Amino acid sequence: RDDIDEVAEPPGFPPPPESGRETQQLIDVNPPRGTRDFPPEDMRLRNWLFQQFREVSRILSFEEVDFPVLESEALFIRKAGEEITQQLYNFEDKGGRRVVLRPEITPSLARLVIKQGKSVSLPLKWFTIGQCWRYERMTRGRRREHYQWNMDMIGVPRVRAEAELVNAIVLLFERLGITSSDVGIRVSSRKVLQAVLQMYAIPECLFAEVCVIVDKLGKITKEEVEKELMSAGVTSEAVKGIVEVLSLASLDKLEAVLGADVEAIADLKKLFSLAEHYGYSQWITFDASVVRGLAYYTGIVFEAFDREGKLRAICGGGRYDQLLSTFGSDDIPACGFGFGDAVIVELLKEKGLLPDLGRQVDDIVFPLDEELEGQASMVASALRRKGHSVDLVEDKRLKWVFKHAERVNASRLILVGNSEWQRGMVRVKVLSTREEYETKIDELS
Ligand SMILES: OCc1cccc(Br)n1
Repeated sequence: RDDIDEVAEPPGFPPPPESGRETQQLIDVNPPRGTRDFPPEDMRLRNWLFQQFREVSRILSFEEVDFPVLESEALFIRKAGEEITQQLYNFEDKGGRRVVLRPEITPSLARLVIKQGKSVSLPLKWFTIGQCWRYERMTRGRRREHYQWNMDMIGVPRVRAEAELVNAIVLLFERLGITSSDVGIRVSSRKVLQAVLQMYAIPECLFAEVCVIVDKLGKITKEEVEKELMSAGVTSEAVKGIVEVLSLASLDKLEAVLGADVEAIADLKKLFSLAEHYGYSQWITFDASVVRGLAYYTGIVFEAFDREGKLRAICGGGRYDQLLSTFGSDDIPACGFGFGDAVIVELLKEKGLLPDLGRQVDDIVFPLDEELEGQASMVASALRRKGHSVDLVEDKRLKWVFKHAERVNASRLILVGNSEWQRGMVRVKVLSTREEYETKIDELS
């Protein structure tokens, strides 16, 4: 109704009790469960880490891409019982569409490759850093979101692609000061498991589900894994064969069991040979038990682990040659990895490798008298046009300004005072050398 004057909202929040309005319950200042805020100090660390991701991607000559965090649920409906698809952050939007907050990046990347179709020439080397979500029952108190650096090579059928991706991971660790004594990269191939299933005539259609179950080794007991394999339709003798092969400690022993003509052996030997040429052999180790938990891997798989065994996998990836064809595209070979932003920070803390990332400001500009705030703004604006980061400070005592300059690691303190201004000057204090001088305002650089 427009005949009633709106009572002007009293300023401020929550309204003071005397306003006669009920005191509003303070909102919950925490972010949603399982999610994180990034206040400045945490954001500096995150930006530093992402900068390392970007730098390694540049060095490997990968191109950056990006996708919506919101995706069609259809992209992630898979029947292999993966944890990631059982924890979808999924819902129906106001248009009745089934959508998800993406739990991983690879399916989006595959979708874009198909969408780009003939307009892109293979191979593609794409990377992105994006937030991923899962709706984890908070019983385990784990996060529901993390940021993942993904690097993917599309259209490279040979093991060179895996060797390039491992090169990126090793370069990243080296940039962070992590050595091969701190971290190793376990490598195997799902073609090992495929060969074992064929030996026992286990139907190919069970392959993805078997891999997902076998990936639980080390997380649940061996007996539980065997039980899940049996209920998935794997015969008890095949289960024994799987457990035996996965415990083999060397490629030679694997070759003795599977025979030299198995593709897995040739692929892995090629990767270890390339590793010698890249100079990162000391980082990688064959481990037949590595299968990774995503249904769509088809070949070599790898994961980085801390040798003290205190943390979960730091990153992981592998070859997924069938994923694009499951989306209706031609067969396009692909491989990639995901590298989360959380475990790596835990590792850096463990190793005392967190960088000291304090704030940094070039100039603090401070008017010594209140009526000089306009002049101080002129000085700040001129310096900012030159690209200086300037903190314009007012209504403070000079003692506070000096302490503040130290806190923000300012390079210079520019004091705007009456007597200097009358002479067209300002006073400059160089905080590192304590040098102090006057300079013409228009010569300030
Ligand atoms: O690595 C699995 C995963 C996926 C989405 C969110 C989080 Br936290 N973790």
